[in-house]
Amino acid sequence: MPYAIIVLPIAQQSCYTYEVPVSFQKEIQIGQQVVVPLGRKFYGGIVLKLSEDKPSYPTKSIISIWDKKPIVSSEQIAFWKWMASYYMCALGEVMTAALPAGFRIESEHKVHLTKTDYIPDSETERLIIDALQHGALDLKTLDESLGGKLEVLKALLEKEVVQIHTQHNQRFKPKEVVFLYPRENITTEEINKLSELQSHVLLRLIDLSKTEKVSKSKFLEEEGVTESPIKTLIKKEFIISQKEKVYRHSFKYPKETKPLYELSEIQQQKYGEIKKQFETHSTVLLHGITSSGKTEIYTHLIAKELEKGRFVLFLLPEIALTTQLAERLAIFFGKQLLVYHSKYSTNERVEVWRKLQAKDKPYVVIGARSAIFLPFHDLGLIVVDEEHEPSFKQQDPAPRYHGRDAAIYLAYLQNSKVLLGSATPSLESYFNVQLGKYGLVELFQRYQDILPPEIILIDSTEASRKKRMKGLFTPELIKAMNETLENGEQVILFQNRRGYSYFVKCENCDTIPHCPNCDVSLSLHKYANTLDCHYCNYSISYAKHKCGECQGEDFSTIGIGTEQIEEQTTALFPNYLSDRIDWDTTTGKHSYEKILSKFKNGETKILIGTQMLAKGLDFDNVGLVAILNADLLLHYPDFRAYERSFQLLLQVSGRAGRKKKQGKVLIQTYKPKHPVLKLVKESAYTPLYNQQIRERNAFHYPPVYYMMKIKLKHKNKQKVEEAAYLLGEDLKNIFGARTYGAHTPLVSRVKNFYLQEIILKIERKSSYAKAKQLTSEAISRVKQTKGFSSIHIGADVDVF
Ligand SMILES: Nc1ncnc2c1ncn2[C@@H]1O[C@H](COP(=O)(O)OP(=O)(O)OP(=O)(O)O)[C@@H](O)[C@H]1O
Ligand SMILES: [Zn+2]
Repeated sequence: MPYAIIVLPIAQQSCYTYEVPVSFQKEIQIGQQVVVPLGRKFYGGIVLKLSEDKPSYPTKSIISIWDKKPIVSSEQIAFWKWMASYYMCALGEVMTAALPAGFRIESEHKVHLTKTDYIPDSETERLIIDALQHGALDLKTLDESLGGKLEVLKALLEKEVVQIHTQHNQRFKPKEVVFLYPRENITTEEINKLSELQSHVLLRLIDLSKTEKVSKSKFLEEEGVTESPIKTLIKKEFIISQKEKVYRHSFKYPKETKPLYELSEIQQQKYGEIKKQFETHSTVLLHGITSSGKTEIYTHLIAKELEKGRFVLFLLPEIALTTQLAERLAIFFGKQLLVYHSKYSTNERVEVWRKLQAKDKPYVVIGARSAIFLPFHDLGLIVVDEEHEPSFKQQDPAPRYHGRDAAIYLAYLQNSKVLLGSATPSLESYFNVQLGKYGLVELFQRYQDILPPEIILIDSTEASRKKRMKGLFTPELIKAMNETLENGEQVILFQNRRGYSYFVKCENCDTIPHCPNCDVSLSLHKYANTLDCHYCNYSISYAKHKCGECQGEDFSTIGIGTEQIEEQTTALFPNYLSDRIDWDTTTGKHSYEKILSKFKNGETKILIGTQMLAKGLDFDNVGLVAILNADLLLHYPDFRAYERSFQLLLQVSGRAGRKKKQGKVLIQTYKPKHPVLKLVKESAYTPLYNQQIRERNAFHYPPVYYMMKIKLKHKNKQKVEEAAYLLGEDLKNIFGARTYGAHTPLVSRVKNFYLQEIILKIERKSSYAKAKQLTSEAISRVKQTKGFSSIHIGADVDVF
């Protein structure tokens, strides 16, 4: 097979054919990473296919085979291909998302001086040669210091005064540790001849080595030993020192493991039902109310698979959640548990990847959505916890995949089962249950029969009219908080807006400061004293800000965000420590964990936060949960707003009263008669489902219809509007009234790109694949139209 089809990590055309030189023909395999030239660059690509057929166009050769063993299996390649086709993106984009960056190969071009007796022709030549006298230089650095005068370098290359050597490096760097081993068969006589210090050190090492591998640095530190006795002992051949490659793990494993909790009777029964459902369905939905013990049921299913020698993948919607769960599960599974997500260093991610490839023992991997790309083989079970969470869907860049849905396809390829779990299932999953595609198991009882929290709706209208509100707090809420806190219990306050206010307004002329790059107003962050854009990184000082229209310096704040709630809380409850968890307080690597553990151990009494609070967090002592303004959720302009509000409100409520006794939930609203709030109060999932499905059916929305969005963006407003119009008309010719738009989205400009979108709603009975293919062809036609090739056009399949 003298030709190889190779995928490269680039977004445009991503598959290319290369010639395989004779010297590589025996070695080359599908799934290997190889280095190939493209244009003036080099890339690490993955071999997809080997072939005898000579292409009709001239081909270049593979430069080297980077990894002796394939790094990607043929099953993974099949999965990548499915993803590219289902989510309408390039295979190269899937490759970029799938492979940890540590595998990436980067090339470095070094300029060497080869002729030392050359007399420079010009000042620039002299400068270059002088610089190279001290050793080779990176081409990029040289280029920059020359200020783009590369033609001089070219001339030197032609005169063979200099040469360029290209070197390829992989980002992954193995971690190496020096271990100390005592030589075997050391006699007492020998030890007696050593100095006191030496014999002490040696005996200590012999002792420690009985139970563990002893790393030199740890030994020095923990035993308070200096280098010198060790050096001598090595020289005298009592100690062998050896450098070894080790795995890094920043996750702290517990010292010992414990047996699983025994399931309660009802949990045991549901466990049995899940197994039974798996006999006839590959995907089962566990609809279990908050704190019913879903996690404990998962652990039993996981343990069973590991016993059988099969792997398990446990997916969570958010990176922040993985640590809490990993700590919980590591108690049972110890080092059989691995954690994988994009906040891990690229080195660590490569190591998890390699551990799975080693196939030495089965693992359970806990991860955020990108964990579906790991090299699994013999996967027995995938658990998708909090399956309703929108953050399972990747928004940007492509592939815009849904972690849950992709996991279901992965399970199909791996012949494994999928368990979806939620207290508030997505309409999508419940719809699939109704269609008979998924099995269903219901668990409507909290562990230890603790009653689900009592939900009380508080009408803020009255208090507001009578001016009895303190900030966002009604008198009822203040009273309930005092009672709870005096009782020694904790409080959670939920407000789905971060920052201090939604925006600020000039007192003088009512002008609202906007982001210069995006079509949104700036939010005030009082702690940092800045006005920030939540769409790009734009941030300006608030103290110095003057109104762009009238130069006024006084601003009033509109709307209340979590920062301001924190300020109000401290003023109202000065004796109780409060903390805040939102996007702004959790940017540091471990800040999320710190805030949570301070709340878990009772140091903090009041926790204020955004929807970050809503996800599967398990606290023991929360007596009260309050939603400060439910209307904010209900009025969100999205067809899923009611479904999302219902889910979010019940999930946040679910943090109350998990362990000791029934908890309490107060929902503040100006519309206490809102039908969704009534359903939340009764935890009435099925009526919500039925009502929503009727609406989705009437207005052709998912899950009753398929829906995708075509997004266009360009720096030139007129150009993107013209292209969107053209594409919209083309799609209308194909899909008729199923096409909506082109139109300008609510936020019409982000990071200086003007946006346009077109929506397609397709009946379930027609072929989604065919619709996508026709759409792709229409997109290509627009891209090929004169002047439109630079417009970014991307598809968002199954908009979420
Ligand atoms: N069989 C059991 N033995 C001991 N503890 C249990 C058992 N079942 C549940 N628990 C405990 O009860 C609490 C709630 O259970 P868990 O977190 O599994 O609920 P959940 O259904 O996953 O809730 P959520 O949907 O809110 O995430 C946890 O602290 C859990 O350890
Ligand atoms: Zn911006």
